[in-house]
Amino acid sequence: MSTPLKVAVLGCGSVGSQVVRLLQEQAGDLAARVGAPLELVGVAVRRLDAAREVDVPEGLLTTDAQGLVARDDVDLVIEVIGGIEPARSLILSALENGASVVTANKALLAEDGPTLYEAAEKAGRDLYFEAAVAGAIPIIRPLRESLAGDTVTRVLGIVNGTTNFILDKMDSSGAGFAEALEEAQELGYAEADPTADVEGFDAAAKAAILASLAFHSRVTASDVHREGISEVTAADVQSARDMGSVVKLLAICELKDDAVAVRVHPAMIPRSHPLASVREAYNAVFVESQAAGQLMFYGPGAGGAPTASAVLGDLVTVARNVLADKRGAGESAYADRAVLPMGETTTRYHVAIDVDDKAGVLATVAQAFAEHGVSIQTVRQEGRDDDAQLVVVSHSATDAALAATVEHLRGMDIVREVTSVMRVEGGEE
Ligand SMILES: NC(=O)C1=CN([C@@H]2O[C@H](COP(=O)(O)OP(=O)(O)OC[C@H]3O[C@@H](n4cnc5c(N)ncnc54)[C@H](O)[C@@H]3O)[C@@H](O)[C@H]2O)C=CC1
Ligand SMILES: N[C@@H](CC=O)C(=O)O
Ligand code: NA
Repeated sequence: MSTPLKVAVLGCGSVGSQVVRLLQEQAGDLAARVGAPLELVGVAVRRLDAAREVDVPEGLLTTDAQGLVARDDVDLVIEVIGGIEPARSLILSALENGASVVTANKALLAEDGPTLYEAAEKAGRDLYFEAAVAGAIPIIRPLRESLAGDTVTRVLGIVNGTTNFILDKMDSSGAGFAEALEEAQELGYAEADPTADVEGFDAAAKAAILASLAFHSRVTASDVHREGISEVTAADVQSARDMGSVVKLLAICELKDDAVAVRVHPAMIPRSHPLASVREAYNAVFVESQAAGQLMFYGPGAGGAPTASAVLGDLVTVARNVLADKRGAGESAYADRAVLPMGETTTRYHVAIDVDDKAGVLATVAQAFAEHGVSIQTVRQEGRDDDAQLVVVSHSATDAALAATVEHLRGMDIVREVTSVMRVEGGEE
């Protein structure tokens, strides 16, 4: 067996503590799988005296993360601090100093992935990040390696566990958003400040990473159209139920006429769709490619130990590469595809409208859709005293045409209120 490879861990929170625990508990197996022992030589933390979920061996804790990555004997660096800085500078220093890097940092990869890839390329080292999207679920490696010979056309994912838990609760119990969020916080799924999850920032970062890999182009978080779930009402969820559908926060990456369309928003999907059965805080990613057809990846997308599993999987791979003096896959952005503006993206809409219940209303509403070139797939009407509710589901049209139709409806005298507007995915176009 070779001499030990030296490992530094940056951050010892939910994920970092589980990485350190698994490195210690599985040291023998990891050594056998890599072909050399993995020796933990330092764990960078913000405070030495903080309570931790793992016992870190005496002398390994340090508050000097920069000093740790600058050591010239460190072969492998695991970054699980999160956020943009100091994570970016630490990763760049690690690569410059000749270490390969494993990170779970989707926010940084989505904001500035190319800078990291270029630094890895220049240093001749690896940059691996399986944990950054959908936690333990293998999805980065399938896109980067297993499907590298195919043409991926669509990636549809539930990539945020917190929002899936909230929407699932709203669906199963009829709870409103605020009540379901409170339960998610009590159970420890949602953080005290749940903005990144509920407003879709976390899912948008993951969508940018998925789109970059799937379509061999650079896609950043700012390219992703993003809508969260805080506006989803119990009435929207009930309306979905009435149609045999369920509301999910979806990350959607599509190849459209050689451009990339990438977006995150709540959408109604039929209960028969494979993603509809993804419950609680689980994640799933549905991939369509030309030769392979449809593939589904499912499992825990968050949590310290599941995420640490993905980190250690990467660590074994990059450690083997160090021993073999080779590199794994680097950035693949040769296709250099444009990103389609959201208005040009095609989707379907579900629109629930309270209208006056009188002759000609249905025809007038249908006319508004027709004026914007939006074809109606189904209309359902429910009468109530002197008003009625129309539930219209459109065929596929540009998002701009659908948004203009809704604006038009809101300005019509016969329309009392547009009570629900939501995109529809995963059914017949
Ligand atoms: N928790 C999860 O379920 C998942 C997390 N991730 C990603 O993993 C990374 C880590 O996430 P968590 O462990 O959940 O976060 P966390 O907040 O529990 O842990 C981060 C740790 O880094 C420490 N830290 C902050 N600045 C530091 C510095 N300058 N030097 C040393 N330590 C510093 C903090 O004190 C904290 O203990 C993030 O990029 C996150 O997006 C990815 C997938 C799932
Ligand atoms: N906050 C995320 C966890 C990590 O990616 C989630 O809820 O899915
Ligand atoms: Na993953």
